Amino acid sequence: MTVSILNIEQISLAFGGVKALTDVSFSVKKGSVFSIIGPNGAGKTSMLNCISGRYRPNSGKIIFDGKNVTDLRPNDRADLGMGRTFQNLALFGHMSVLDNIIVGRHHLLKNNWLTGPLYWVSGAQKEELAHRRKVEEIIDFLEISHIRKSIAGTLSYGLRKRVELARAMALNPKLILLDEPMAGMNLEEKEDMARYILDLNEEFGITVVMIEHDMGVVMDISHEVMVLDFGKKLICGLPDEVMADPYVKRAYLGLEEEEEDILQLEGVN
Ligand SMILES: Nc1ncnc2c1ncn2[C@@H]1O[C@H](COP(=O)(O)OP(=O)(O)OP(=O)(O)O)[C@@H](O)[C@H]1O
Repeated sequence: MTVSILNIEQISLAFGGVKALTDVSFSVKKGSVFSIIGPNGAGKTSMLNCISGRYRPNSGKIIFDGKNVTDLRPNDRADLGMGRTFQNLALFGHMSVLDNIIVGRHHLLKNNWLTGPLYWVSGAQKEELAHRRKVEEIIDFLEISHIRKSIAGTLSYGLRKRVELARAMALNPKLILLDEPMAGMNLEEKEDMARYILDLNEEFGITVVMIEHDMGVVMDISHEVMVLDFGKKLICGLPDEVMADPYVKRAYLGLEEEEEDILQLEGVN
């Protein structure tokens, strides 16, 4: 039996009169890559924000790893193993790549400015070493060793996105929420990012919930895909099933128009 790591139960969210989400339910299997697609304004980011705790839904429940997290703050959800990246980059531009990743581990540190001095003599050095090792593992995994000392704000967009992923991974998440991880990337950067997402899923066992507009990537790397439309769940299933849906074909692939064009051309000939 496959276990769900995330259960979304009848989530609704409105901003004033705008219904961003209406009665959306789905579940995400542990260890899977789950993508959310849909046109602009369909409610994808709102859904991700409800999951991460940034938005509080008007109704519905969010169960993460068996716990009801609906009323928990984002930090508490992070403590339970929920990591995320943002649609717009949210790195500290003036800090080095290494420091940006270390910030991601901050919530895992036992010693802080208050307990730090006392703790230092005993366990802190060991803890520090363990953290450094984990950070190095992530740096190696994402192949960003050559830029570890670079100031994040000076890097190319593709590399900054990769550093953001590194920071989210530093949290040791069970689940990672990725908001358009390939937006603004060229083909090569997209291919790299797709490989990293697959590898972090397969090698680290991290479950991925991702919003992405690039249908090629979505269909290539997702185990399941959900389509949102005007804040409602339209369809959720295996990539092939979703691809076969007439709405998806029309909205994303333009297949029917293409077929019509071919028919018209044949008519002309
Ligand atoms: N903070 C907010 N305040 C007011 N309205 C919002 C807010 N966030 C989202 N909305 C509205 O909720 C609806 C869903 O928006 P959302 O950003 O979730 O869609 P989306 O599918 O992520 O779109 P996109 O692909 O353009 O990012 C839209 O009508 C949007 O204008």
